[in-house]
Amino acid sequence: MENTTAPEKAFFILNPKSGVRSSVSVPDLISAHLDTTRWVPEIVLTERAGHATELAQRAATEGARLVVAIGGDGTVNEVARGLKDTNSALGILPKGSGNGLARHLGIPLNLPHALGLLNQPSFHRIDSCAINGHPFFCTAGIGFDGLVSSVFAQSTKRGLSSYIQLVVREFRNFKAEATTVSINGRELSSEFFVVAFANASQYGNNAYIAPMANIQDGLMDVCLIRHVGVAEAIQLGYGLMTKQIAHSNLAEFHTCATVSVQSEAPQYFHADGEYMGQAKDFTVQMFPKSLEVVASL
Ligand SMILES: Nc1ncnc2c1ncn2[C@@H]1O[C@H](COP(=O)(O)OP(=O)(O)OP(=O)(O)O)[C@@H](O)[C@H]1O
Repeated sequence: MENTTAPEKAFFILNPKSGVRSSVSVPDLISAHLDTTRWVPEIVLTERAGHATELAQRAATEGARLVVAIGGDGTVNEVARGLKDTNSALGILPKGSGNGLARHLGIPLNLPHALGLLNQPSFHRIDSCAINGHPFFCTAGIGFDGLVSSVFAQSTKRGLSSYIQLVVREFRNFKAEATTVSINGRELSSEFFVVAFANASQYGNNAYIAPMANIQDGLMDVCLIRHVGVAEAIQLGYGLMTKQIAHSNLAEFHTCATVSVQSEAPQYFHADGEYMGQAKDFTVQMFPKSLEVVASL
């Protein structure tokens, strides 16, 4: 169907370092598949970590209706940070290995199809969250998944198989810390293997940490996983990949708008899979409907 209104500005932010499909020329795909009667594209490449946030903020200030992140969840997070609480909508051309937010939002992983979604956009407002002030749009976590994010950040290898190898290796060395989670007026204490905060339902790669999570309900799903041995880890992996984690006795779920966590020792933590550092005290907050996206929800 041909567009009858004047074309609007669409700003594309491409992380040239992201993804395992580097042979694909995204600018060529945009030329071939973007409807230029709907969008006037401008493509900019990131030059360093953090640059995508600056570019997105500038595009929003200049009034771009659409700002498209081209990369993995790290790039999506950086662009989304710059668009939070603005009138510019986030689009995604998924090019990472996990693509958690893109998958949750029903954005095709096939890039021509993802461009097709932008040609006939459906706009939605979604929630976002922040852990110790670091915004996230998909998931954040403390404990084993924080450790994995820190080790993955130092690794040059990418892709699912490298990730699985790393998870297995680190599992053997992981030591859970005594932690108290204060949620909905209750205090829950344990040596948690993982405390995960889910705005969206999955980490990426269709690994569902909170299958019931609704990205528009103003609540985050908190998933608490207590002590895990080898047998439980295998069960947990199966539960993540089959959306069955909520039916196992390994995970406990709570929904809330804010949660705080105190740990006896510093713990690694991540936001959208990106390693954020270590801390003993955590506050996780929800910002309802704070980001507009093009999605198929
Ligand atoms: N020009 C650049 N040079 C180096 N790093 C960059 C550049 N642009 C962005 N980055 C950083 O690259 C990191 C990884 O990006 P991203 O997550 O999108 O890709 P990925 O790691 O390949 O994908 P996935 O997380 O799905 O495996 C981000 O943390 C971002 O800050």
